[in-house]
Amino acid sequence: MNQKYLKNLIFYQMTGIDARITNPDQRLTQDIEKWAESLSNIYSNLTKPLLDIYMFGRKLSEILGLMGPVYVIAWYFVCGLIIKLLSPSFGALIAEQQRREGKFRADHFSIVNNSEEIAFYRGHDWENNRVDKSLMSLTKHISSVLWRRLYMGTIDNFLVKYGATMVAYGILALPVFGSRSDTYLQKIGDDTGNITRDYIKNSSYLINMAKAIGKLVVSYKDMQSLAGYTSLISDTYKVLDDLDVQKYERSCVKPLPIMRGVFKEKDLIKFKNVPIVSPNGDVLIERLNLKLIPGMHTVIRGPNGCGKSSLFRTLGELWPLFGGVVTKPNIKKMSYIPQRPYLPYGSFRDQLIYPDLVPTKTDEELEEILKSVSFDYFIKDRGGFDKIEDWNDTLSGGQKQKIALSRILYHKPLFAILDECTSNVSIEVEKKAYEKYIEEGITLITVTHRESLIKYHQYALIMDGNGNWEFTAL
Ligand SMILES: Nc1ncnc2c1ncn2[C@@H]1O[C@H](COP(=O)(O)OP(=O)(O)OP(=O)(O)O)[C@@H](O)[C@H]1O
Repeated sequence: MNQKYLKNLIFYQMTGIDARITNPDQRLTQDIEKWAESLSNIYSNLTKPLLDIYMFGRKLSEILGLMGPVYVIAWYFVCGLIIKLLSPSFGALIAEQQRREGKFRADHFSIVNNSEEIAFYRGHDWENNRVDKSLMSLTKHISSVLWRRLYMGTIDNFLVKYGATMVAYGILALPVFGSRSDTYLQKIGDDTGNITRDYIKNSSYLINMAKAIGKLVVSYKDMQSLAGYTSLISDTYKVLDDLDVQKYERSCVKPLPIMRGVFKEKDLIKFKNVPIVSPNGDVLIERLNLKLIPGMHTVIRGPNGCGKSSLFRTLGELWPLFGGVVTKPNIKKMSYIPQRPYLPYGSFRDQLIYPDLVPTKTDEELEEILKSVSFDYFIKDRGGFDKIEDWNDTLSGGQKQKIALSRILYHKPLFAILDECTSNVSIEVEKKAYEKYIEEGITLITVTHRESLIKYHQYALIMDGNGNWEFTAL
């Protein structure tokens, strides 16, 4: 399942485009663990009782005839039917419990992720209220499940223990009072000692067999738990398979158009009659026509929400392509730097070479790269390239952006898409980085509101926020 989730862009599309699963982390960790635990419980709760039923049933039938074990099994069959009729659907209840646990966990996860912002806003009361609501909803559900388990437990015990005892006494009396009593009494010679010995033997077999059948009957709870976890896992599998063939589900105001777009590979970027459509079905641009060959440094401008980043989401195949033809270089020849760069847990070197696993440049070369964004001093200050830290938590916004700017010089792509990624660095650093990019032959596509960046570009794509766009030379 991990492999399916991390295949291509499915991990992004699962929450970014599709809306069926909101907590994939819980589905891929806790739910699978519980499913496996539940499955192993079923195995141990089924195999031993089945063996016991067979063994003790055989022994019992030697003295009581076949009808002895058949009566016991028939009684438990009736019990099973009654329990099935009365029992609530524990499978669905378990699945719902998992969903609520996922929501509770996600709320805590969001506090960990945004603790600094929440602390500055003094948002603890608000967060407390939100977490409390999820906790209340979870505990309410769990207590209702426990109540149902309690009353079902009482019914189970009544039927499986007391009812079974009464049936058992009837069965134990069969040799002496049953239809074949004459044959039995003749065989053992009417000796009360023998009758008592058989009675004790039979009651011991019967108790063991009854226990085994009882365990089997009440294991319906385990079955239902397993069914609940299985339904969660199979839902997740279905969504993963759908996403793999680009089948998305989301409640949209307007129906999504059919995906008819085509991607082609070439060392340029070209949009031919391409609509830019959000996953909600909002058409941000009806038809975009644009051709950028290497060397055409282009700035993209427009009001907030006009679709600047969405253009790159479509170009990067994160969002579905609903029409037209997009021509672009191989993904390895393109780099995208967002406003808030991603810094994975790892060494300082890992931050610079991400997503490469092994560096293709020496530490000296990496230091040279850092010089281009005035960040080389940092390596000595913070313990060298091998220092492992949670850089996301310990670096300032500007320092994170300097790492992202350095990454471009490490990867040296044909096209670099810079999405407001210099907003926290000084104009001097921005100048050094941009001049170096141009010197290295990297074609820049920049989204910015900063006037200071315009001079590095020769073309502009301007969007007005109403679906209109214009591509001009500067
Ligand atoms: N995952 C998403 N699902 C649905 N709609 C989205 C999603 N992401 C963005 N949008 C919508 O698409 C529109 C364009 O968003 P986009 O991020 O491209 O704006 P932008 O031009 O980059 O804005 P800004 O300058 O503020 O960064 C917005 O109306 C936004 O609400």
